[in-house]
Amino acid sequence: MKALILDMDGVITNTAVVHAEAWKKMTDLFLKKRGEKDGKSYKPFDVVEDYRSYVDGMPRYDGVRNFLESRGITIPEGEAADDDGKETIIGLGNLKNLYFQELLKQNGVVVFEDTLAWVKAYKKNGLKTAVISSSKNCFDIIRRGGLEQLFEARVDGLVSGELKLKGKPEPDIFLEAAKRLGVKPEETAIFEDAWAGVAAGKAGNFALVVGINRGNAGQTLEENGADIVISKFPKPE
Ligand SMILES: O=P(O)(O)OC[C@H]1O[C@@H](O)[C@H](O)[C@@H](O)[C@@H]1O
Repeated sequence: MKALILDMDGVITNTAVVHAEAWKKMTDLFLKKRGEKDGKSYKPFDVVEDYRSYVDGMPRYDGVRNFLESRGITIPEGEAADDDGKETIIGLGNLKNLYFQELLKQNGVVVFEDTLAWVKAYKKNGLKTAVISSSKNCFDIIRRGGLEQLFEARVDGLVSGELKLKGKPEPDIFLEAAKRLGVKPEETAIFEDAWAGVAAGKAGNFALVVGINRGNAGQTLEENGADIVISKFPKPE
């Protein structure tokens, strides 16, 4: 193995739960309004099940589209300039981002110590390291967590947008990170906590796809292509 590529939210930082809270705030508000209009009651966002199934690891607007589809709701795509909360895919995604950034400011960034110790140890042993994330807030989180020096390459939501990379479960983001590190997928291990992420790693033919199960997603990760599933990184020898 020559390189390690790690997803950020939920693998390196405890920010998946912050995303989940922001998703819930945005979607519950929307579903309530929409329910009043449609004369029915939509099932609120479940921070475990809905987060994991429809938004975890995916680009922002894919998440909005997927979740609304789960409730049988179709709305227009909208424009990049749509106000936070305009009832379009982009407008709702922008509102979720506003909530996410507020929560991030309030909560700060918690770095998983097990991940940090493990990556540091393997970096010392000569392995190359990259961070990937579908999130456009990736660099802000890396900076708040004081992790700028830990990774030689970063491919995040902003880079993905510029390069028009397809979102997970397509393998593009991992392949771009491997390219930037100058390694082949066959000599690279990837670490992911989302079903879409392990599926992307499998589709990219990476040497090892490690599922990180910080909750109870072990089975889903295995079913989607994780070679092994761990609940935390082992203490380095
Ligand atoms: O909206 P952002 O910050 O660009 O993030 C996009 C997605 O990034 C992923 O890492 C998260 O798991 C999702 O919850 C999030 O929606």
